[in-house]
Amino acid sequence: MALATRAAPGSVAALVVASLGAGTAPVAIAWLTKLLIDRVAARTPGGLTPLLQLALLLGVVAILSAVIPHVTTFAAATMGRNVRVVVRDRLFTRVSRLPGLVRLEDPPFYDRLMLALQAGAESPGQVLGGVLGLTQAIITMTGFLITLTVLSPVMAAVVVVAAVPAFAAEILLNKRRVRLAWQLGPTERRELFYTELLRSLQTAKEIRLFNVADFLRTRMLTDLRSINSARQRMDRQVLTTQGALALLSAGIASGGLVWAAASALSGRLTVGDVSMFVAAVAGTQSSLTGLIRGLSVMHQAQLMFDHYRIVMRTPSDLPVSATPRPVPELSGGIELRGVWFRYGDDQPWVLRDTNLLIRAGQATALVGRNGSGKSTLVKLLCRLYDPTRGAILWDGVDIREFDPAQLRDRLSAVFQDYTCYDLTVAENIAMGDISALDDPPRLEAAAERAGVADVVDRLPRGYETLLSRMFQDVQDGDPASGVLLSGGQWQRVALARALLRDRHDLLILDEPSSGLDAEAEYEIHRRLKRYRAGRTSLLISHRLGTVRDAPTIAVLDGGRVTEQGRHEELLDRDGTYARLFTLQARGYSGEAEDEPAEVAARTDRPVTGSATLAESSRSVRAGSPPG
Ligand SMILES: Nc1ncnc2c1ncn2[C@@H]1O[C@H](COP(=O)(O)OP(=O)(O)OP(=O)(O)O)[C@@H](O)[C@H]1O
Repeated sequence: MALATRAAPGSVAALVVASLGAGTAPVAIAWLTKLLIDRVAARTPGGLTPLLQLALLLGVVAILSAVIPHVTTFAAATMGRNVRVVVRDRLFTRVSRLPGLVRLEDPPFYDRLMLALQAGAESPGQVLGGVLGLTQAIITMTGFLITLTVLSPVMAAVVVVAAVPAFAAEILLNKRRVRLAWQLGPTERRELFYTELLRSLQTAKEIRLFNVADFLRTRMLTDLRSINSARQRMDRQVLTTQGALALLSAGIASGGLVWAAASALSGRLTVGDVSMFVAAVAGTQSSLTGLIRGLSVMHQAQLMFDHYRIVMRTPSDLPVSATPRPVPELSGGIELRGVWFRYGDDQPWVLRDTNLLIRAGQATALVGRNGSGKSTLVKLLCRLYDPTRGAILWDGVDIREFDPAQLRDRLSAVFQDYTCYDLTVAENIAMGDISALDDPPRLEAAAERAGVADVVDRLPRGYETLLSRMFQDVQDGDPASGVLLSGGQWQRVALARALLRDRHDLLILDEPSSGLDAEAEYEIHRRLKRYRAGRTSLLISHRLGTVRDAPTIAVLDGGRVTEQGRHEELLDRDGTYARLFTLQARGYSGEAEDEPAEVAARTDRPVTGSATLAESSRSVRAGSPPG
């Protein structure tokens, strides 16, 4: 109620006035009709004037009661729109203030958020509508019940008692409706997922090539049918319950009509009384139904509104200090000390006692096999999760003592799964620091650093070119205005976004060149090397040739840093790094990779495939770099 009143005070006032009017009108009409009929039937003297006055009054009330529903619809729609804006604002403010990713990865939270969006927008209107409907029904019902009691106290009692089962049935049905909405959450989520797959441009290639549209459509329809049949069962329950209740009401009304007609014949009631009685029974029953429906809608809305309330009260997914320490400029380094991490209590450990020092002013490289935990470590550095055990220290201070937003102000990153926004080039780059949106020279400098400036210059509208075909009509209706970039070009736009943040203390580059051609990759790393000189950076790459110049290369294996040192030192250690580097170098030099020694011996060729790793790595070190 408070939410609705705050969002649209004028509409709420209009609704209140309209429901008071709508509540009084039926009783007024019934009384005016009775008076008119009695006057006509009794041929009361006094001429036409009193009759005309009654008829005029009846007409005014009838016009008002005809206009009121339209006013109500208009005011309710206005209020609904305003409430939706307020609810979206509040919900997404709350969700974006959750500092970590834990909640968003939690399926029940996601379901609740979807229900909260729906309930938050609809429930305030429903509760208000329910309260006003209730007020209206109470006014009408009181008027008619008094009238009915005067005419037949027994009939009044029967009508009221008959409403009790209707009331109980509605409460039960509401609980079932809300339970059903919650139970259907996972199936609806899956159905939405299949729908999105079938709808999305990004998935269209694979779906067509592998011819899996039928498979996905069948799954989508299976889920949709199961949702429909659950809803159908619910609707059937509603139909039978309400059908039985309608029969009961009709029986009472018919019995009452027979009694009233008999009473009129015997002279106990006037003709006007019979008309009044019929209106009173119908009015009492419909206002009782309105009352029950109003209560039922409010009850259901209030149960659904709990989802909104729970999301709004969701505690932070990471502990945030009430008095956070200011984040100092990095001078020593960032240390991962005995860090253990897993994504959930029932998940395997991803990092196990990881120790790593990222020295300030230096480049650190992180390499390792797929799934060794490199991107996870990046997410911990950005404090999107907290270590399960151990700590990450920023110049010796645990990063949990900082405000996450302030910490992130000091970081910049290109994630492996960077985002391609359907926005203009300028907006895509400015996402790295939105204050640069009106500062073209800064955007251009970032694009230059990321090696994408030439590409942008060739676009039809330069930095104002929309990188999407989705919204081209929104820009100016010109079909040539939307442009699609290649994967490597997008990657450079994402890099420009990260490099826009000039004042960062740590630059994280997670596979920044995986999609680039050899020439572009060489060029980017040449630029990055220049840019990173004297800055603190963490570079993750599977192409080991791009990290070999880093003063520290750390190897992550099985969740632990197993090797650390310069390129030459690691080759001499003859461990995982040397093996990975050698394998890659062989791929580039075209040497046999895994031919067994006997096979090589039989072909009288040198045994390159089974040469010791130390030998291979030494030969590689002397030869050309991979990558
Ligand atoms: N959000 C998540 N929830 C649960 N498990 C996850 C999540 N993200 C990653 N993992 C798991 O954590 C492990 C490490 O993943 P991570 O992405 O950190 O590896 P990586 O070293 O970056 O791999 P790659 O070289 O393939 O990019 C994997 O086993 C992965 O399944």
